Amino acid sequence: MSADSRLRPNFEQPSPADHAPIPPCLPRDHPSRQPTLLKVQNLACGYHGRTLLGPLDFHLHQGTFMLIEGPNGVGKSTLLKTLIGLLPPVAGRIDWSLPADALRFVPQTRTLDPMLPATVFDVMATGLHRGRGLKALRIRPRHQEIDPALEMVGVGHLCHHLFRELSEGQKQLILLARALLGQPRLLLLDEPSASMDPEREAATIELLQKIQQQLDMTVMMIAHGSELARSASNRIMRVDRTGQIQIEECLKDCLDDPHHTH
Ligand SMILES: Nc1ncnc2c1ncn2[C@@H]1O[C@H](COP(=O)(O)OP(=O)(O)OP(=O)(O)O)[C@@H](O)[C@H]1O
Repeated sequence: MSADSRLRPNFEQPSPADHAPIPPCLPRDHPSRQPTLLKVQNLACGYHGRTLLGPLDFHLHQGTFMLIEGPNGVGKSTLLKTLIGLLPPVAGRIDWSLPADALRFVPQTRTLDPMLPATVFDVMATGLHRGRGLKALRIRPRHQEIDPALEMVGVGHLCHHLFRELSEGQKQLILLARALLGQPRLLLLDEPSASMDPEREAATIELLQKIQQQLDMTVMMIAHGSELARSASNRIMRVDRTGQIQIEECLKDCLDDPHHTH
């Protein structure tokens, strides 16, 4: 294996089974008992060969709702982008037991072109036909392919609005709806509720929990100090100002168990 291929995420590579014993205090349906979707070993993330965050070792099991929190600028977005292959890791291994098209990344809206001359329908259409390259531009999706996802997040009425004229919170909801197209198995969300009022944030997190449970989806979500997000999560990854990471199970009885710190 070349050094270069070690530095890219492996998608759908069978990863060795996780033999860590499961503590009896965990419920029968706890995600730790589900298949491992992602195995991260000795991962360091950063730019231009300089480590910003890590080293990090963890397994992500199907059905997990993982919250990632920490101060501004510690590298939370950098970590998500590294996990999905948008950035090369500084060091370490990333092994996914999922095909790349089963993942959806929901970026922060401020990273998008503010003048994007597209309607909500057009933006949604880009979420269909992934992997078809330029051919996708010639496919005009039908409303029945797009409307249910918009309805699911409560923004069906915005379908014909210009995306750039929406509020930041509305844009976040559209990006979430787009991510739900095609029933992905894993959602990675970069501060999905950053611009939402408390009521909309509560509704969105409740929706994510519902979708996650109904579709057996796995969620990794960045959110800043939100109690709501914490209460929805069954694992919390905390990044501190030095880039060190701690992972906590949200089951009080298991917090002292060494097998459940990562
Ligand atoms: N392309 C880049 N090249 C070099 N440094 C970058 C690049 N993109 C981001 N950074 C730097 O990496 C650091 C971490 O950024 P990142 O966006 O990952 O932090 P974050 O924890 O997600 O922050 P926030 O909570 O404010 O969104 C910042 O100091 C940022 O300036």
